Amino acid sequence: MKIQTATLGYPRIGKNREVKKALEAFWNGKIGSQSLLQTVKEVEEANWKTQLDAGIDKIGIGDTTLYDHILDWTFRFGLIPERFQQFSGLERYFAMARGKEGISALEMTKWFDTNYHYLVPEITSGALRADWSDFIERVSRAQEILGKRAIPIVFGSCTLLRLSKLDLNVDTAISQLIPLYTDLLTELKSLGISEVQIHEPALVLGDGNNWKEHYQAVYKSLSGVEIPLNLVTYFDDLGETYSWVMDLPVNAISLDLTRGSNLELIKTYGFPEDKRLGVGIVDARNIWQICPEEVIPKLETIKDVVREFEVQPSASLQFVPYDATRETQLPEALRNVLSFAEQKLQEVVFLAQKITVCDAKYNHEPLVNFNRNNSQNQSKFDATKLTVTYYKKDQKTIETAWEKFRRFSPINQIVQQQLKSLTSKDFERNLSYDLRRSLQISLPVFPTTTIGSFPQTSDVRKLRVRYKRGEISQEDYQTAIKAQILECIRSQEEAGLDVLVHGEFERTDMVEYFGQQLQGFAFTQNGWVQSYGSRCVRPPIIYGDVIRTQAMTVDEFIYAQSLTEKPVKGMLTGPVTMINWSYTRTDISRQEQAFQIALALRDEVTDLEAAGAKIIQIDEPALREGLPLKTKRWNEYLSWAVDSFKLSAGIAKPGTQIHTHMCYSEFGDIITDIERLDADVLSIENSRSNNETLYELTDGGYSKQVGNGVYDVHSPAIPTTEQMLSQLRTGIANLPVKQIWVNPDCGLKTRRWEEVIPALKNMVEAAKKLREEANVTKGD
Ligand SMILES: Nc1nc2c(c(=O)[nH]1)N[C@@H](CNc1ccc(C(=O)N[C@@H](CCC(=O)N[C@@H](CCC(=O)N[C@@H](CCC(=O)O)C(=O)O)C(=O)O)C(=O)O)cc1)CN2
Ligand code: MET
Ligand SMILES: [Zn+2]
Repeated sequence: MKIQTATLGYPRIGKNREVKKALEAFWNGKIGSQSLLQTVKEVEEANWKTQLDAGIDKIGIGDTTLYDHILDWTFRFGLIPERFQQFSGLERYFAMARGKEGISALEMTKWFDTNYHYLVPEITSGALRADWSDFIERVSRAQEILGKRAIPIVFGSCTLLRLSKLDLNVDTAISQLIPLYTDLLTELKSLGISEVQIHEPALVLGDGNNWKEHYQAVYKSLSGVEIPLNLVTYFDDLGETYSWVMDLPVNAISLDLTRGSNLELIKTYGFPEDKRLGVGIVDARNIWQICPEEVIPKLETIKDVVREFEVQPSASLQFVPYDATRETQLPEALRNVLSFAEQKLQEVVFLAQKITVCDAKYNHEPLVNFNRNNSQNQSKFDATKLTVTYYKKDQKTIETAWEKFRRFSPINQIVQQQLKSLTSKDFERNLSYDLRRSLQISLPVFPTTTIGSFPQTSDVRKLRVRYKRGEISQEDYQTAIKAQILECIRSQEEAGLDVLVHGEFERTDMVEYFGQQLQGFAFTQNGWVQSYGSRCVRPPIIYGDVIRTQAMTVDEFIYAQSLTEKPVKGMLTGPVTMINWSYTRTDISRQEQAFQIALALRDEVTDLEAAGAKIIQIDEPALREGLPLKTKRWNEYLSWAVDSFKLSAGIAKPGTQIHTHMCYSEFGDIITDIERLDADVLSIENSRSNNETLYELTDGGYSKQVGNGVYDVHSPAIPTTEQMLSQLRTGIANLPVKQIWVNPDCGLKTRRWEEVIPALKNMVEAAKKLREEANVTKGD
């Protein structure tokens, strides 16, 4: 029997970021809504065609989005908070995504442990007016193009509720939602759809068991529609929910076989005879090509235990870029072991064919040497496309792409030796916080600062494009960057900020920039991945030991500091964030990779100090996101994650003030770890979460300085002095005055100068008023 293949979602920004560009053009009034929707449609259909051409049997439909696929479902089910009721159509959709003057957007937060961000639904009681006609239109269009291969992806109700802000009890919410889901499935059934994927990734969160009755009730009701359902999970194993999830009345269950211990669960508890297993075996979260020697035996194990299964990526492919073959500037040895979305489709098809062939021709013989050129099945598919190619070094020796890569991947004895000789002292500052504080810079009470980046205007980007194309010299490029720094410093002085930044104009991205400076990192030309809405990142690829060969940030710091009497912060990206926002190696641990980066940053800290920096900020916005999805694994992660930050900062002199910055984070449950970072100042995103983040810190008795974000940087709205003041007033009630800083939620790179200047002036004004109210002028 032929093993089927499926996908659970595909990159949706467009191969050349068409959707991103159309969105931004639409927001700037350059194109109309028809043109925007047309672009999305074209990207969607191109995606379908790619999957069809690759030979995928069941193509997930409905993953393409204008901003966020969770928002799409919120919208379709009519879960529209009161403040957006006044708008309709696209205006409403984008108001929910981005806010409007005086109306805050939905909160944006991390999608599980990924660098994708979704908009948090707010669910209150009241009748729902659902409208999924856009979804039905797409499914029908997909049926025309793909026929039976079109498999709608519906976002599961339990996960929707688990990830929402709920203003009513779960039972009530579920009873409101079930009829809608039933109607939707009935409509899909009437279209002649053969199966529906229902995504319920919340099942892998550690609290899945608390939701058992809800899942049971929901799926019992949905089974009444009698349309086959594939219950899809990803990002981790089912853990303790495994046994009862297996009993849910669905036709298929999809599991992630690349993370957690789903394979062990299957082996231990078996898999139900009456269900099909979706085997998520091709890693959708990393960019390395499969190692057939590892994957095929796993599939064989599954074949022994499971009656019917299909092969698929471990999750939506939205977490990897489109096509590795476009990365022609990467060394061949590296490129040959890379696999982006298109290559992963080929891997899925390849594995399904291999396991089918294995079944028919060889019975249960392992197929480790499947790819030798004498394979009888060569004609069935083009294995060279997979680049699991064998290279002939001479007549007799042959080498796989992976073997060749391993010879190529840089290994550095010095850094490995350095890591071995670390002692606990290397992780600690010289003096405790209480003792070093008086040695550090003296500032007004409620000091004002920003998080680092200033608007990345299209002028700056165009400049970089011209420099990359060789149209302008390095000197001209640097001169132009300096002009930006100068303007940025002057603007901050004019706004009256106390601690300045250089603006990060030389950086495309806070992670990519450091990747470009460090050995052991590769970076792509087209490897874009959606981070949220129209915003994309090109995650660097760690492919060897990491070494710093020269200072990375010192020139810009020196220049910026030379322009002003006010202190300028040195600005670094921390090791944990570098790891979490890069594609990492699989041959050594993440801890080891983080420590290598920490060693490089340590040298940078020393160089910045030597250049006169009194304040150095080491950003760790991704610390929280890296937490394993199951709490029982938290300690292991937090232990090395906090240590790697401390390794990078521990070298700082007591008189150097170390800042760190985190956004999209909750801290309540990791407060002791945040404390253990031993950063002198922590700036946090806060305004979009109504001070909740701050309260978590203050309730936890946080003892160091906190910069409580008062300016939602993801909204084009300009916050007023009064808004920020009132947030500061309520927010800081529980914190001693000397612990408080005033700053925006995050960097300002996505904003426009016209928004930033008045907003920062208002922010400084708010700090001044606060000083008057508190009747204090000095910190200590
Ligand atoms: N890695 C990472 N993850 C993160 C964050 C972050 O800062 N970095 N922040 C949080 C939120 N996420 C964000 C992610 C991306 C952006 C962002 O602004 N991305 C930029 C791309 C940044 C970049 O690389 N810019 C290039 C420009 C590349 C480009 O678009 N060039 C144009 C040409 C230039 C033009 O005409 O504009 C082209 O190729 O077509 C540069 O500065 O050089 C974007 O999508 O627009 C913001 C926030 C969480 N996760
Ligand atoms: C996502 S955190 C961003 C921190 C960085 N320093 C910036 O201001 O952009
Ligand atoms: Zn941030």
